Amino acid sequence: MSAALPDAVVPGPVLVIGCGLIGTSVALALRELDVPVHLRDASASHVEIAASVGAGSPDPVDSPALVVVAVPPAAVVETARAALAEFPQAVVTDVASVKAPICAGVTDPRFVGGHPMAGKERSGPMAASGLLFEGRAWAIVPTADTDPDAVALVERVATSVGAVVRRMDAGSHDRAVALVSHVPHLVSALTAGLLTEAPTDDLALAGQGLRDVIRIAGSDRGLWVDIIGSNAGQVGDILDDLAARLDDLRAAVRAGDGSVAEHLDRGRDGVSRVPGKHGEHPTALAVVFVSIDDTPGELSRLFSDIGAAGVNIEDMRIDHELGRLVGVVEVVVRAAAADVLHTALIERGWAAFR
Ligand SMILES: NC(=O)c1ccc[n+]([C@@H]2O[C@H](COP(=O)([O-])OP(=O)(O)OC[C@H]3O[C@@H](n4cnc5c(N)ncnc54)[C@H](O)[C@@H]3O)[C@@H](O)[C@H]2O)c1
Ligand SMILES: O=C(O)C(=O)C[C@]1(C(=O)O)C=C[C@@H](O)C=C1
Repeated sequence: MSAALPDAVVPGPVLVIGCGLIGTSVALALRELDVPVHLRDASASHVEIAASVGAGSPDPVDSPALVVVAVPPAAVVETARAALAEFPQAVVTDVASVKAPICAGVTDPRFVGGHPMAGKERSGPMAASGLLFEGRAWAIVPTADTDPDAVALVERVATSVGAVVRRMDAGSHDRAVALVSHVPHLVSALTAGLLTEAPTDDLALAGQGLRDVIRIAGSDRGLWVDIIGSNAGQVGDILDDLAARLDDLRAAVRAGDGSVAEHLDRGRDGVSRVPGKHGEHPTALAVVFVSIDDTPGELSRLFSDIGAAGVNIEDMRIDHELGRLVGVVEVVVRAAAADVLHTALIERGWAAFR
């Protein structure tokens, strides 16, 4: 075991069990902080890939200070209990998307339930990024019996990898994620499901609006069956509410009455209530679109020109135009900076538009 530095994030090595998207992302973020990380997974190839991208060592570890259990929700209780027994000195945490069944199933004071609110529609170690948690909420879900030092350690790890800690109880967590994650996922899947029988010519008209709604529907089926099944009560309650609103909307659309506008207004109000990055107040954002050649080096040239214009990128997306060797980069910036950026990019020769 490496010597513990007084100001180290973790006072010893970390073992990540489950080297998929989230486990490998945690490992990469910790490696950036020089924390020694060891990797374990039911799949030898996932360990091998995670190690090859610099997420840590595939070698066993004798006495980790922290074990991060990043396996699918249904496997967390058994894996966390086994880790607590195997490493009697270690704090054990998990990252699963549901908390009530896990916190009820693992009652050891050294276990701290956790859930980073960051992810992707892709699974596995190849999709991982050490920057995944930057500015994202990370729910920490202690129980009355959890050791406060264990909670402090897990919160320090979450904060050190860039996340914003939100301490809450398991029931409140599961109710909240049913609303902000699980039901939106199902709505995305239902919308995408409508496309399976659509004529190909109709799909050729798909723009960014559709892609925004269906991106998460491309996620791993097994993981989401597990997540929804583990939070069925809370998800079911919100689906009941949604079904009533859908009935109302359907009737309003057919009748052509004013309540369609009410549903749209309500939607706009909901959008404005979602906090921006770092959990701060919603910020007015705007998009500057930039057309770029699909050739090596173009993106880095664009980023450097955006940096030279003194504008911070809040978010970005790349969309490839059908049948053309160009991409459209959507650069999301603070609304107040959008005109400045637009002008600066045009001056530097970019095909930028708003
Ligand atoms: N995907 C997301 O967006 C997201 C976001 C936040 C949290 N989570 C949670 O993170 C956890 C992992 O999800 P992911 O997206 O990284 O999935 P993933 O499929 O990318 O990774 C899961 C990994 O766990 C391994 N595994 C499965 N069972 C195991 C076992 N019993 N022992 C050891 N390894 C085992 C798999 O081989 C795989 O490498 C889940 O609990 C999920 O709810 C996911
Ligand atoms: O961004 C995505 O792709 C996600 O699905 C991430 C997301 C979410 O709903 O926000 C999905 C499930 C996790 O438990 C946490 C994060």
